Amino acid sequence: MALLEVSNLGIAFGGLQAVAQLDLSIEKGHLYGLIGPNGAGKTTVFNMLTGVYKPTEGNIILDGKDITGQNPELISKSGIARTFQNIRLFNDMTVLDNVKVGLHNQIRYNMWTGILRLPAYKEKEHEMNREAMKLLKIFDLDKEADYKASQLPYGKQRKLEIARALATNPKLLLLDEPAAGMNPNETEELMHTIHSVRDQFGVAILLIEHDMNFVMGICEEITVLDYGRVIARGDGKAIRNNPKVIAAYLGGD
Ligand SMILES: Nc1ncnc2c1ncn2[C@@H]1O[C@H](COP(=O)(O)OP(=O)(O)OP(=O)(O)O)[C@@H](O)[C@H]1O
Repeated sequence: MALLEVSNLGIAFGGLQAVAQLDLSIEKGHLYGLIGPNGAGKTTVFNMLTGVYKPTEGNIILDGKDITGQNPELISKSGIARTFQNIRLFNDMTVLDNVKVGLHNQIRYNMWTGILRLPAYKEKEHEMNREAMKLLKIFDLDKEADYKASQLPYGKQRKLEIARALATNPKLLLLDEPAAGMNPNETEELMHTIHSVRDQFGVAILLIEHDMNFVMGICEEITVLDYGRVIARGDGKAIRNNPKVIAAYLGGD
């Protein structure tokens, strides 16, 4: 069985069927793209996978467990993490602390250990600092660990968001337009980073992206949505030449 099995997933907002009959199968450690014209339903799919929206039909099975309609906290604990179209960092916190927020979901200690600052608490803090620094190094953010998140340039803020999502140790990472607003150098670098994240962590990645070179260059399988329905699926080459996809983009933009 695949890591994520989505079947017949759909949601309606009043009279608008935003997503319908979506099937999606995601294997461990693979890289997938979800594309489509504006308003096709891509972010709505992410919102259903992460529990922000409750689907009105269909099922989401993660690692053999039915997580359909569960709340975002439970789904995060089950192993799905995400980043957002508009960066959502704790701007006044340091780069290091932003990543530690993700790790806190992982590492637990008894309340009294924390209040009394017992040795076990200090040891956990050290462990978290080490783990967070390891993650920051992968994203080449270790030198900025003490900066406030808001002091980072845009491209680095995007990378920090990915680092924080990874800190929750997900099985599946959802990236909503990771290359948005990046210059070509930053985009190129991000492609390498995403590849190495997949290789080092063995995490499956599903990303939404409007930059076609990025999607075609990085994703092993791409699903194309239009008006909430799948109109094509395949590798970059098949998608690029698919007449339905070309028509959807020409009609939509
Ligand atoms: N909470 C909501 N209430 C009502 N309609 C919604 C809601 N969320 C999304 N929609 C509608 O669902 C459709 C799909 O929106 P969605 O944001 O998922 O598209 P998208 O493919 O991510 O678009 P974009 O590329 O512009 O981000 C749109 O028509 C949108 O207006």
